[in-house]
Formats: sequence, structure tokens, C-alpha cells
Amino acid sequence: MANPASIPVIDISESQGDQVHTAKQLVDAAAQHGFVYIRNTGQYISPANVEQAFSVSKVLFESPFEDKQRCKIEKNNQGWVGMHTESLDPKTQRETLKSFNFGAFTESKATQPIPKSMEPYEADLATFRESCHNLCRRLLLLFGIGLEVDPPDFFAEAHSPDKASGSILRFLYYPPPRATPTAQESDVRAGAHSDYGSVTLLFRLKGQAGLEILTPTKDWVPVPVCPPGTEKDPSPPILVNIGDLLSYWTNGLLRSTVHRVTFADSETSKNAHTAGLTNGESTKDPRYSIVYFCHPADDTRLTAVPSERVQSFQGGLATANAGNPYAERKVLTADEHLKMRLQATYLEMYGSEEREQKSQAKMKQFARVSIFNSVLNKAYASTGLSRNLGLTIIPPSIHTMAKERAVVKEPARERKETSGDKVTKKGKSKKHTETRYDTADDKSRGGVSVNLQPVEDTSMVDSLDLEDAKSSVNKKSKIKTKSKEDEQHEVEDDKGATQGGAMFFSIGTNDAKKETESQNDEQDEVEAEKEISQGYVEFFSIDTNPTPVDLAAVRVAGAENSTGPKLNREARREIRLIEKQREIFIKKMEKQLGEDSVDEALLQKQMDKWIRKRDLMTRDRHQRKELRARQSAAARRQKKFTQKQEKQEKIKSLRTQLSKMDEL
Ligand SMILES: O=C(O)CCC(=O)C(=O)O
Ligand SMILES: [Fe+2]
Repeated sequence: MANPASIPVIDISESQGDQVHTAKQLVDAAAQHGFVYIRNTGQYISPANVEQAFSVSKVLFESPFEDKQRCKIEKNNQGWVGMHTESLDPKTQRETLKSFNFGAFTESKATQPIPKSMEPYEADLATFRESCHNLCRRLLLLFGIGLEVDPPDFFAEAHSPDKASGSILRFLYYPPPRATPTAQESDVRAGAHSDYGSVTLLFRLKGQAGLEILTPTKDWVPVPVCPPGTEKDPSPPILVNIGDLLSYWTNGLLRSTVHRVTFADSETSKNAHTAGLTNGESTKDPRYSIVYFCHPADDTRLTAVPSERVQSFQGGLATANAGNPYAERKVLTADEHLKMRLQATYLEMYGSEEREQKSQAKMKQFARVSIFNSVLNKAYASTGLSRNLGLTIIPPSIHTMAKERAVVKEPARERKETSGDKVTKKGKSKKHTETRYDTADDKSRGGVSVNLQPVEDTSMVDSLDLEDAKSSVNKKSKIKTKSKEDEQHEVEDDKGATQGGAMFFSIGTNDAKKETESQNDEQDEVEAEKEISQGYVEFFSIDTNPTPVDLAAVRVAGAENSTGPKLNREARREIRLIEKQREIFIKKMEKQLGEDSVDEALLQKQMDKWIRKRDLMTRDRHQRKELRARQSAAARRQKKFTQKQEKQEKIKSLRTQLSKMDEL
């Protein structure tokens, strides 16, 4: 068993004597280990506040999945990260963590969507984040003093809280090993990585093992929560580690050290002997941790700081970061660095180059399908939007179907009206007219209707077959139907999760038309599923920020008399609303800045923001609708079940009576 790391514990409270001495101690620890414990005396963050932050974190992770999913992580690195979404170390197969990243707060209000369950704690979160930042700035000042940077507050100033930065307060949750039954030996809780910012604060709970650091001799050693001498402190020390930026800034004098979180537990890992457990700590329970990643202002340049000690440092970045593949200097500013690291972490969200190429190929394929092109062209043309719209992927079977349909020139859909009497639930007769747009004859392969709706999951668009895609939708709906949301379901759902905020089209086929309520049990099931999935199979999306398309060409194509299917009412309404909103923004801009002063880029930004917000609202509405459908389906099922039981009871009692009569 590897010995725990001998990271020093330092008391930085101002009352603790010589500031220069403390600063030198800090620099030495950061240069040797890249990690240092700060005794928590409560001067910067009280143990009570840390405890409260952990309680809030538990509330967050226990809140409904939909509530968190609504706030999925975006490219600004803020939001909810579901299971297997993140990949800190692309070499590791899977990481079993969930987390929530809080960005900036203004006047105690979050500047990002947060789960409803967090609303009562917004001010507490803002205060906690602020105290973390203050502690980091104190540490940065001490690093400046210890390194004799001129001026000593060089680092602290670069982290002014008034400027936009990538700083993040992050709550982490690692499910217990028993909740990840499909875990493989190679799985880790968090993959090997160094942190992206300047300094990181890490809060952990007593008894929760797992964190390990990679030493210069390439050994993984555990970092206990309570190192010797701190066991009786009111709160475990705060673990501070040096991030890549401080390493760049100091030419590698301060080390950004690679670390990870493992299942290093004798019960769960065959590698227990290499992992090494520290006394009294284990990984068998769920693990919670809180991290504060402190970043400088976005535009901060990452050149070596004005310090003789740094400039004359012989080791240099390469030597100091031997074993840290992440610390290669490739960038000039803090936000460029962060973007580069986030791209590698959230492959799914940013899309790898390979996926980009594939989607390009699919786009070309898509372009050949005139029937769908005409739908899009019309949509683009009628919105008159200057935002760049683009598309992603259609399953080949739909592609084939569309091609066929284009070739046979299926007859246009006809408006059909049927009227008659309908018996209401109360047994009264009522006049009823139903309008349908239907194909005129039975040559139809199922009419196509296009429907605009935001969806939260596009995983099925990769499906190779329409039927597959359909059953995948239904399967997912079924998963969601289960009332008890357990870990495994979250894992399933997370797998397909992609970034929100995009607007998607979906396609419905004739067989998905609303059916009249049936008395038949099975039919009821089918109906419920249809209601839930709304009978639609997502097939392509309009991304709000994708590959640009030539809008001029789109307008020309849109103006032609296309023979493709018409946009349905919801789609047309959506487009009208977008147009209207755009006009409102233009008018506002003109009012403020005078006529012909429309700033296209700004307008674009406003539109994107508005659309994102609207998409979220629409998604909420759909979720509510889905919930209602689920509830009524469950009620129907329950009713059927009770009726069946009553019937059986009756038969049973009749049989008993009969046999009694027989006996007589
Ligand atoms: O949970 C932990 O102990 C460490 C997490 C971590 O290293 C990170 O989020 O960067
Ligand atoms: Fe980390």
C-alpha cells in the first residue's frame, strides 16, 4: 500500500506571525507537491458554512432529474454534468461522477439557469462562492510575496472579482460503487487530470477516501482528508492545488499536479494494493466534494511573471510538469486556455473533429434530399433570420423514404373534415368536427408532417433505422414513465444527453395520428406511449450555433414554388413568433441608437438568448404535458387493473357459491 502524500498543513491566518515566512512555506509546498493543506481556522470560510454548502449540495443532487437536466452544462462551463458526460482523462473508459458548476452571481442571483431546488439557497451559494474567491486571492497574494513578484499583488489583481472569468464553484457527487453495477475495473470516479485554473480549493468530507496524486516518481498516492495533526480540528483542512495557469505564469516553478479520484477500496478494486487506503477512510459510500476553481480575468495573458526567482528558475515548465501531459503551453490568454481544456473534457458537447467530418458528410447527403431541403428552405426564407442555421443528421431510412417520396411525387395532402356526434364523458351527445390533413389515396407511405418542437435528447438521430429510432423513443419514454427515478435510469438518460438550447424539427408519420380513446387494455398502453413520445421521431435539428449556411442561397430556394410538404401550424407559428421578436429587438435598438443603427452581431446575440430561453420554456411545457400524459396513463392502467380485480373477485365468489350449491 502506497504511503499517503506528505503534503504540509499550513496556517495562513493573519494572526499567525510572519507573513513572509508563511508565503515561503506555501511556495515551497506548491513547488514540491503542487498541493498544500490550509488549516481551516474559520477566518476565511467558517466550518459551519462548509457544512451548510455540503447540505445544499445534497439537496441539489437529490432534486428531480428533469430539474437538473434543464440546466445542462453549456460551453460556458456552467450547469449540470450528468453521469458519463465528462471525461477529465480521455484515456480512462468512464468516469462516474455528476456535478453542478456555478458560474458568477450578481447581487446574490445566479447568472445561469439553476435547478428550482437551489432557488432558496441562491444567496448562500453566492456568499460561499465569494468567500472561496477571497481565500484564493489571499493565497495568490501570498504566492506573489513568496515568489517576490513585483508588485506582490500581481496574481491577486489578475483575479479581480469584478471581471469576467472562468471561475467555477462546483458541487460533485460520486455514486456508491453499488449504484454502478456495470462498473468496469478500469472505471474511476474522476479521471487523471490537472486543474485548468490558477488555484483550486477542495472541500471533502471526513472518512471519504479516493483522491490520489501522481508523484514525480509516477506513483499514485492517496491524499487523506484529515492528515495527521488535524483530526481534532472543527473541519478538515482545505486542500489547495496549483492549476495549470499558475504553472504557466511561474515557468513551472509552481507545479500543477495530476490527480484523480478512484474507487480504491479493498471491496471494489483489485488494485487496492496499489491504490492505498488511508486510515479510517473508505470509498464504499456515496462521495460528495466541493471544488472552487479560481481563474483570472478572461483576457489575462499567461506569460512568465515579473519575478527574478521565476525568471531564473532552472527547471522550466517541461521538467516541473514531467508526467503532466495537460500542462503543455499552447495558449496566450486565460480564456483561450480554458476553452482548449474544456473541449477535451466535454467531447460530446464540443464534438470531436471526426464527428464534425461525419456530420459534414451527412449534411451533403441531406442536401440531396429535395423534399426536406424544401422544408428547410421555406423555414429559413420565411423567418428572414440572419442567425446561422444549420442541420445535423437524419437516419438513413428516413433519407431513403424521403428520396422515394420525392421520386414518386406523392399526391399533396388533402384537408379532410369529418363531423358527427360525439358522446361526452357525461353521456351527452355533442356536435364534433375533426380536421385532418391526409394523403388522398392508399399509395401513401404514411404522410409526412413537420413539427417544430424542442427536444432534450437527439441520441436517436444516430439510429440506422426508423423503427429503431421509434422504439428508442418509446423505450426512453418508458424509462421516464417509471415513477421511481433511480441511479441507473439517470445513467441511461445521461448517455444520450446533449447540449440544450437548440431547436429541433421532428417528423411524425400518419400512424402517429391521435387515436380516439379505446377501451382495450393494450390499445391504452400503446396510446399512452404515443402520447408520451408524441408519436414523433426526431430526425434533424436546427442548431442555434452550427455550421453556417449560405442564407442568400436559402432565400432564393425558398422563394421558388417548392413541392415539398408544408410546414404545419405549430412550425409556422413558431417562425412568426421569432420574426416578431426580431422586429421588437430591431425597434428597440433603433429607438436607442437611431435609425439604420442595427448592430447585427448584437441582434444575433439577443435573438439567440431569447430563443434559448424560449426553448427552455417550451421544453418545460412539453415536460409538464408528458407528466400529465404519464399520470393519466397510470390512472387508466390502475382503473383497468381494479376493474379486472373486481371481476376476478366476483368470478371467484360465484365459483364458491356454485361449488357450495354443488355440495348441497
Ligand atoms: O472530488 C475530488 O476530490 C476532486 C475533484 C477534482 O479534482 C476536480 O473536480 O477537478
Ligand atoms: Fe481536479
